Amino acid sequence: MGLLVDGQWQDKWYDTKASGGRFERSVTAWRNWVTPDGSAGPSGQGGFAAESGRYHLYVSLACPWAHRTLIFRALKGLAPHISVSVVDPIMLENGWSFATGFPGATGDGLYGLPYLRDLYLRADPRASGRVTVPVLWDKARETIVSNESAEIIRMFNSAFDGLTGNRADFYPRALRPEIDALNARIYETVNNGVYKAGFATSQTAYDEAIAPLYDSLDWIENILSRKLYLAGDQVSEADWRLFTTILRYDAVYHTHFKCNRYQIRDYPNLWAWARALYQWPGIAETVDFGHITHHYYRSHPTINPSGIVPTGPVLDWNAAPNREQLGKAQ
Ligand SMILES: N[C@@H](CCC(=O)N[C@@H](CS)C(=O)NCC(=O)O)C(=O)O
Repeated sequence: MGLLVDGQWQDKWYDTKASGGRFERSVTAWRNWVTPDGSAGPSGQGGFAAESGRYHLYVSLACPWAHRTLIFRALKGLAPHISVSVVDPIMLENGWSFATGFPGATGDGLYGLPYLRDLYLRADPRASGRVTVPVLWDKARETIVSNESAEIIRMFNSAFDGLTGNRADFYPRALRPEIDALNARIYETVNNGVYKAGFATSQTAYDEAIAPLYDSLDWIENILSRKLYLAGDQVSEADWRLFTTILRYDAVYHTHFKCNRYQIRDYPNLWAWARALYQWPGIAETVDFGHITHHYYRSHPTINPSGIVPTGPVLDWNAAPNREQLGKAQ
């Protein structure tokens, strides 16, 4: 685990001393947008037009943020247009690596680089900041378009529609205020909440993260006891953003990040909703529990010094969600 400072790699764990033991996520650095015609998006520079074969996605199959982008690539039929490289799940003193020993780790499909930081340095030899996945890479300009998953999935949702003819819309105009409000609470208390609990180095910081996390899980369980999906009556970005955290919850966050008041299977509606999304066409293929468990349990020696990967729990993700009655009752 480390970061780049003016082009130099420094092996440093998150510094929680200055913040009373609280984990504070860094602001994402690369914020350009792919648009249908290459005009500038909401942030960054223009010049990134949606073209088949031009962009490459660097992901970890362990990472919930990267997983969102793989899900949108699948949902939007982008696999023939956007290629993918998968990093090794173990992230230690050199950060993410392109080692290929672990099943499913592909190496760097473009340049054969040893580490993900080398890709950041290819984009900017004096880059500073954390070296994170996902990365959306432009093969034409040899630079990073974006390393912000929330924005990459927005691009995937619509920018390539002219190429693919896939008009499925997971951020429809009429639902945007509702989706934005759901995302804001879920990001703060659940997606990032589990990290705040897991990386806390003081009891206060841990307690501050756990209470809102479980309040939000109760709130979500209540929503899903009345309707099939979080926003409106269709599956939306809000569902997929929550899904990648819920998928990992019982396998890693419950034990490794000490989010152990309840497991997801203790919430019948949330657990059934999660299985329904897992069973959505194309989604199970984006899930790799080997990468997920080995990454977390073996990459954070301050939390799990032995690096032992526990085997449980046994969960049947293919069990029928049985949510049809709920849909009809609306
Ligand atoms: N804001 C980023 C966060 C991505 C992120 O934190 N990824 C983690 C993996 S789950 C990472 O690469 N961490 C490496 C580090 O912090 O040094 C996004 O959502 O795209």
